[in-house]
Amino acid sequence: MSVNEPGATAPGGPRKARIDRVLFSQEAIAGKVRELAERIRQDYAAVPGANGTGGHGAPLTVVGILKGAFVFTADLVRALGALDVPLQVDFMAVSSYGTATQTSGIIRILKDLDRPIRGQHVLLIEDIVDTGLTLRYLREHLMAQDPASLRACVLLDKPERRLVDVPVEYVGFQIPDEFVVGYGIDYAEQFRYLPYIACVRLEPQ
Ligand SMILES: O=P(O)(O)OC[C@H]1O[C@H](OP(=O)(O)OP(=O)(O)O)[C@H](O)[C@@H]1O
Ligand code: HPA
Repeated sequence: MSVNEPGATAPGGPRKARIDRVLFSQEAIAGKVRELAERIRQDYAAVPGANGTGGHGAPLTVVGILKGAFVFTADLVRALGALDVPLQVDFMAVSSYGTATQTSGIIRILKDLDRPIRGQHVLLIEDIVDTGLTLRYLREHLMAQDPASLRACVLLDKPERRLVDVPVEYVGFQIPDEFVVGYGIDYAEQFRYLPYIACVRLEPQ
């Protein structure tokens, strides 16, 4: 697969799509979010200042990546809060897929961070790592701002499609090479509102 192969967008607009099958139910996602939050709590408990015990180090800053990770970020920060992990939240918005199912390979920053992250422990929250191009770009962009540490937490990992090697410290689920939607994730801006994660089937053009 190349990044520039034709996407699924017809000249007249995106193809019609319908839900094919549910991959992860609302309950399965909620369980995974709690599991990830517990792992993150344990790991950051060892990090001075990021553990809420009055250490003198830097606080934890969660950076949610819009739009796809808006639901996951909202759920994960509340799960961390329930475990008494103090944190701040910021967002970036980036886009590379447009209305296609293949990445354009060009990552555009639509919104950057509101506050500097220099010296902070940063946890980047993404919905999905597919080719890895977006996450690699984001890691480089954030590391250039000199945080105390940077880790990534990604709900879905599609390893078969990876084009670049990029570290992901926390992965929710590994998924097969299928286009997925729901729980914040879209196809051509549709289906973000679904409480579950599903595969879509595109109608023939
Ligand atoms: O690993 P990659 O192949 O780079 O794909 C992953 C990226 O693709 C999606 O973003 P998209 O460009 O669709 O924007 P969105 O989050 O606003 O839906 C998703 O939210 C990730 O950011
Ligand atoms: O499977 C996907 N669904 C929606 N957006 C995506 N961006 C990369 N992979 C996907």
